[in-house]
Amino acid sequence: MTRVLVTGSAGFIGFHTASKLLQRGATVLGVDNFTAYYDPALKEARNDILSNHPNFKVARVSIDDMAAFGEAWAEFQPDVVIHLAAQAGVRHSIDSPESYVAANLIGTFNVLELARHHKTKHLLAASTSSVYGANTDMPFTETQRTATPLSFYAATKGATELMGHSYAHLFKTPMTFFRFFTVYGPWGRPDMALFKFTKGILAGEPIDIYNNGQMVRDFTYVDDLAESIVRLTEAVPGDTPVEGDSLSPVAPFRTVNIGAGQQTQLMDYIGEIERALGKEAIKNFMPMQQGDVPATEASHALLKALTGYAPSTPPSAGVPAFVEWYLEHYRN
Ligand SMILES: O=C(O)[C@H]1O[C@H](OP(=O)(O)OP(=O)(O)OC[C@H]2O[C@@H](n3ccc(=O)[nH]c3=O)[C@H](O)[C@@H]2O)[C@H](O)[C@@H](O)[C@H]1O
Repeated sequence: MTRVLVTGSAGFIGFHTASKLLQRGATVLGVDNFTAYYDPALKEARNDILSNHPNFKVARVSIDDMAAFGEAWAEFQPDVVIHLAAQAGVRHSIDSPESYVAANLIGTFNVLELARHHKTKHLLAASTSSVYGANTDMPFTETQRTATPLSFYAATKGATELMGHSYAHLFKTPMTFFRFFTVYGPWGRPDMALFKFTKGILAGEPIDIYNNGQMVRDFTYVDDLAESIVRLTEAVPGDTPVEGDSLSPVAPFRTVNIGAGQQTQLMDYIGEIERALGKEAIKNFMPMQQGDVPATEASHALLKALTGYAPSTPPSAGVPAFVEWYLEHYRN
């Protein structure tokens, strides 16, 4: 059975991905440093669930600590590595850029070095829709240029794609970089809109709505995302491109969008939260925030060509699922 190392296993996406891998019979080593960017208790709660599974173990190490990370990797001997540990968040990268250098640049460099030395069969890593930056030609396709990031977060993620390409070329490690589109759902991140809005509405506090609500996102339900990731582990980049492929001509390397391919207006998303909670939000309309992009929309044609699958859960189903989890998890 496949041995999969998942970095960021106590994070939102890492938790869902590791859970699905375990359900499918894989043996999983999670690597996480339980950083306090947001409440570590949420990470511990996710990790407790994973730890109930006999085929899961966690190494509490930081990926920017090469010695400790390298030891955990060497001991586990993974076939496949899914690298999800990162400093996320678009707006936080304006105030704390240095944490993005450590986690995203140095951390990913360590992943690449270890994959090189251990001859990993397939390395998959998280990038973001934010790399499309100032592009306005939607839906975004993987073959578009991504040279105009609008936040330092996006710049570091774009840099990891380039670093990955060079290692895939030099050392022939097959690599897939995912570009995630605003992922949401149960166990979500407290710094993201859905969590912040739900918490604010329940507390009767005003919620900050950026760009006066004139925002559009391709919201991707987390379970659809985890399904896409698990299926992509089998789509090892080789020599033969599929239609519309981003496969590099000189390396076993591709980028793949993971998005629902559906645009939702921010105000409609908020409407779904209000409906699920049965309570109206007090709305504090604000200007556009530095680093934000006004709109995203994924083409998921490549994902579908590679896996036969694409995300399809709409916010009208995904938002109530989050709210149900939130009310249960924080019911005291
Ligand atoms: O796919 C990505 O590239 C990114 O997705 C996510 O970023 P975003 O699309 O900004 O998600 P999210 O916070 O849910 O905000 C949704 C909307 O609500 C607006 N928003 C947000 C917060 C708030 O207080 N008010 C508000 O109006 C906000 O302006 C936006 O219009 C990940 O965090 C990031 O790691 C990255 O991967």
